[in-house]
Amino acid sequence: MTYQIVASTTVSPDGIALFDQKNYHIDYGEQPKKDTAGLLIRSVDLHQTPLPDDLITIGRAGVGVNNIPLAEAAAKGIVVFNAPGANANGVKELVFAALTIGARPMLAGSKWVSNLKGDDIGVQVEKGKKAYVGTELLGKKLGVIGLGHVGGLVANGASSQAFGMHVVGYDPYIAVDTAWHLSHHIKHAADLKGVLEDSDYVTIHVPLTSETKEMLNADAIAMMKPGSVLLNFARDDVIDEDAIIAALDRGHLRRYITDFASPKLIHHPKVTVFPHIGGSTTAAETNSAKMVVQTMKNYLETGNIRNSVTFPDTDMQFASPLRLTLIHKNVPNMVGKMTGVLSNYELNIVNMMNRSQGDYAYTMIDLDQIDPKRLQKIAAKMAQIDDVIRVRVLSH
Ligand SMILES: NC(=O)c1ccc[n+]([C@@H]2O[C@H](COP(=O)([O-])OP(=O)(O)OC[C@H]3O[C@@H](n4cnc5c(N)ncnc54)[C@H](O)[C@@H]3O)[C@@H](O)[C@H]2O)c1
Ligand SMILES: O=C(O)[C@H](O)COP(=O)(O)O
Repeated sequence: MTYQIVASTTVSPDGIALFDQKNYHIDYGEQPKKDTAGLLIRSVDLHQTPLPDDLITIGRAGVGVNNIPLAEAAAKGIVVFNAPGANANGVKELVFAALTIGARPMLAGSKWVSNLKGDDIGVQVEKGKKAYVGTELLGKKLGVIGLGHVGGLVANGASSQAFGMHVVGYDPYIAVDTAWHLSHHIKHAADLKGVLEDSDYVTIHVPLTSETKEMLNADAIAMMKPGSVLLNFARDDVIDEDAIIAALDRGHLRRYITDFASPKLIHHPKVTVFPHIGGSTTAAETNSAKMVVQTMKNYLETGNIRNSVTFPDTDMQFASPLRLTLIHKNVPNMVGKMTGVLSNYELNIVNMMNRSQGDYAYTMIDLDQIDPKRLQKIAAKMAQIDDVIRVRVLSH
């Protein structure tokens, strides 16, 4: 069977190349077509894009999935994958550049130097450099909101001997595994106030969700230390832009450094904007694309799910000749109804796994070899069960 994949040209070719030519046909673009089995994208906004019924999976070569209509995808049985942590180091390094930019007026100094004229540039520089005196990060306090892959690296790095900052972190949903990797030098804040109130620098690394939208609003900014610097490499909408601009204008915030441009921000004298390049390093792009393509392929070929943002991890060795996979609502007695169908055909289940997450669940049923026509009939019967959203038949 050949799977049709639509891949964005912005995704690293090293990842796309993992779709072998024997089993996959690649079209370049960002809009799924009628027969598209897999859509592979980065930050393109899919909220207005119709998701065709044939679409089996969406791969996001990166982390943020706020550009994908996750609820609609789950309801249609489309399994969405991302690449957790794959670009975190790239973002971390840019955040350290931003911290240094926040401490010293190096961009303004560099701009001034490049506009100098005459043969005595060296003399002019030595005379004029007093206008570009900065501060140091050593001994300053950094507040980190969100201690996941990016925030954890930033917090550990800033509290290390290399930077010598005092770090306080806030993350009410921190994963146990992530917490194990945090340096013991990092202090934990119990609430937003605790991370904001006496930090010289605050950096935010949370996903954009309905809960985190405008998390840094006028009330939160009012809690920040006067003269502090705010960094946002998460998403544009985790801050209230007007509230930030007002705080910069009245001098409450010293600088805002972000990866997300907007008409109001790009010409503001106290704002430094990067063109959303946190994950734009060769390593980050390659890691992200390879990670997500591997999970998409694994799902298409074996039905196993790993790192999906819409369905639970479901991983079972595919050792028998046939596998039925069912995406369904998370309601009582679904497994009973499925096995009921199989018992009508007197079939032996070799292996079975059922996992649920929120409103949806996923079941894989491994079977011995049977006549393909009979199998298609069984799959059709399974699809007729109430609350079953999608049935796939896999063989090898
Ligand atoms: N600028 C870029 O190019 C770039 C690159 C990678 C990620 N990002 C953005 O950064 C976000 C974080 O990336 P990551 O790889 O660290 O993700 P992650 O999932 O590893 O970490 C996110 C962390 O935020 C925490 N969190 C969630 N809600 C929170 C809340 N209300 N308050 C405090 N903490 C909360 C989670 O518990 C988790 O630990 C992504 O979702 C994406 O939007 C941007
Ligand atoms: O969420 C992410 O992974 C980053 O924002 C990177 O997005 P990009 O892949 O569009 O550069």
